[in-house]
Amino acid sequence: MTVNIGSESGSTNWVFIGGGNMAAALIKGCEKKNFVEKHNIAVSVQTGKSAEKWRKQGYDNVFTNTLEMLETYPTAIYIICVKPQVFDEVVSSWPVNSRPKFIISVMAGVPLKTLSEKLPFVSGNTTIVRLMPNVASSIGFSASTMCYEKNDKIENQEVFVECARKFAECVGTVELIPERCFNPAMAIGGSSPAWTFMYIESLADGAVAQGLGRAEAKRLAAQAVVGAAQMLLDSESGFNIESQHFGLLKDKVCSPGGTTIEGVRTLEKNGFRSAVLEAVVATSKKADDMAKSLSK
Ligand SMILES: NC(=O)C1=CN([C@@H]2O[C@H](COP(=O)(O)OP(=O)(O)OC[C@H]3O[C@@H](n4cnc5c(N)ncnc54)[C@H](OP(=O)(O)O)[C@@H]3O)[C@@H](O)[C@H]2O)C=CC1
Ligand SMILES: O=C(O)[C@@H]1CCC=N1
Repeated sequence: MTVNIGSESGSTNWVFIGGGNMAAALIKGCEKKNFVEKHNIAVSVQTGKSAEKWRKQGYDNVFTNTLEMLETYPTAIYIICVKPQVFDEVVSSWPVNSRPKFIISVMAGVPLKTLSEKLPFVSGNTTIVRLMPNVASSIGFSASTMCYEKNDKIENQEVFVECARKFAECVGTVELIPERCFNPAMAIGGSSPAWTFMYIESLADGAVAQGLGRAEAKRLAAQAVVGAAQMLLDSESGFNIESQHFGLLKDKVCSPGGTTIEGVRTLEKNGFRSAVLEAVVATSKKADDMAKSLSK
């Protein structure tokens, strides 16, 4: 069995419930790689204003009524892209006779168990994949994670999981992980871009405080972060991410008695590492709490 994905099929088959930041980033990234075309996509949003925005960008299959969209595309791949707080509303918009084969949820803090329990119309023959992409999906640089519950009783489950993986790879990298690790992975893969933007902004502010022009400071700061991350990922740098410690590269930058080590000293004094580590823990715990309150 094959799943007709994206532009391979002439029909609309990627149905996004929620058309905000994350849906827009995923769709943009997939279109960039010719994985889907506009006519393969349907989107539902809450407000007429958002619907108009999508239509102006050339999407015809735009709905402000999720029930109507799901009834129009009963056999599509559904991607749930609403806020977790809105999930119950989406559940109430699900057609009673719907028997989807494949659902992808990008919602933070909504476990697989809750998804299958809250979607009562979904049959035991539905593959549900949790995917946690990030905003860089729009340019093909997401660091995504995905998980699902293996169930041999579900027909062609491996085909749908492979389809989810291809979708995720289209917008960046993807790690298949057990669900018990999903929330800490979400903190890094999904949330950390926000903190990285803050870090880059702070770098630029520091240089501006010392007299560098804002535009140069912003470009330099962003490029310095890209270069550093690339050195960790690209073994051409001589660094092996599997076996070596990040401190090796840090030490190469810190000349004895030099300038950088003064910055390291200041960061350590101000709790830099601890602040980042605690941000990851707090974010992961927040997702744990959301999962608990949703299951009540
Ligand atoms: N933002 C990010 O970087 C990431 C987000 N996520 C996850 O993605 C999900 C969406 O987040 P994000 O895109 O940022 O949120 P947004 O607020 O940008 O988008 C939410 C969308 O849902 C729509 N909506 C609200 N109610 C309904 C409804 N009943 N039926 C259909 N659509 C509805 C909204 O419509 P309208 O536009 O009309 O208001 C909006 O388009 C969240 O669950 C989040 O955890 C995951 C990874 C990263
Ligand atoms: O802030 C959030 O809840 C979502 C999940 C990951 C990134 N944004």
